[in-house]
Amino acid sequence: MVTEERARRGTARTDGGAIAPETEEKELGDEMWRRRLGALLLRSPPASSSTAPSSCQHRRHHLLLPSEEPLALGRLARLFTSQAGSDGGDTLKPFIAFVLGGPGSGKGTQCTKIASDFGFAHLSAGDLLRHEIASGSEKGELILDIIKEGRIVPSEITVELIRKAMEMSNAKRVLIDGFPRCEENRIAFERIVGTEPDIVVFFDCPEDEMVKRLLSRNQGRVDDNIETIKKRLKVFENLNIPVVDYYSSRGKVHKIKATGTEDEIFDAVRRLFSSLSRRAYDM
Ligand SMILES: Nc1ncnc2c1ncn2[C@@H]1O[C@H](COP(=O)(O)OP(=O)(O)OP(=O)(O)O)[C@@H](O)[C@H]1O
Ligand SMILES: Nc1ccn([C@@H]2O[C@H](COP(=O)(O)O)[C@@H](O)[C@H]2O)c(=O)n1
Ligand SMILES: [Mg+2]
Repeated sequence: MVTEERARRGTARTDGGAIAPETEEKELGDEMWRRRLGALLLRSPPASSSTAPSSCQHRRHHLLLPSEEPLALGRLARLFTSQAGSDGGDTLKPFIAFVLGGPGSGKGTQCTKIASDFGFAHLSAGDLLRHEIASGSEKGELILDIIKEGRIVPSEITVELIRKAMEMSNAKRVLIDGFPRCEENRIAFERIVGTEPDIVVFFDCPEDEMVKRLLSRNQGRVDDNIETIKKRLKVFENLNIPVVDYYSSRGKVHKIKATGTEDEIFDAVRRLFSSLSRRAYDM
């Protein structure tokens, strides 16, 4: 998949191929988004991912797209403007889990397993940004420059990509991987999407382990080099940890020790997702 490969590498598309320029995309609207996201993210989960060895090279992003029918506009509007109470009064709001952790802590690896075993859509903010780069849009050029520097993309851009992906997935349970990265991200999500996460999963991993993993990830990402990694770690400490603290103070954070094998970590993840309230699974 040429587009997927470019998205992973964070390189801009130059061949004017299957993905239309941004202006045309706007005209094509929701249907184009459904197809773009489907191509990028819709993958069948592996038959038994909890035991299969997990490799980033073969990671599959599992986005639940239940039908090819265009979504009714009224339903979309209600889905993202209504707040569900803890009594589950509004069954339309998806159950949202933000998945946080430092660079290389294993967010993507574990999200793939959760998506497969617990029926969550997996939306990775980083992957959505890399896909925008691969589309060749003007916005993509800006995003590429920022990612190379390990800085944070303006929240309006990222939240809009996430909002559209959520709409198109129409999923009842959503993992939002690598978001929010800073307070501005968090506030923009609440304002634009109009809701808060139900839970926040935080993968706690020592820096030296994260650096080791990133330097051997070998996916050709433009930010997997020691200079950018150092910057990303600083951004994580200075901007992302305050978001974790904010959600901790609201009792939403579930901290998971992110050392050990992928399967050992997933044992703890599995316990958490098995214990979620019925609201997560009854929708
Ligand atoms: N428990 C683990 N032990 C060793 N390597 C791991 C473990 N979990 C994941 N990895 C590997 O570490 C690398 C980083 O993992 P992953 O991409 O899931 O992290 P991430 O948190 O999504 O990183 P980023 O924020 O950069 O996207 C990958 O190559 C992955 O295969
Ligand atoms: N909310 C976000 C998420 C990501 N970015 C940028 O993308 C880079 C890669 O993200 P990963 O989650 O795939 O590691 C990250 O370093 C940021 O530059 C962002 O700006 N905002
Ligand atoms: Mg990741």
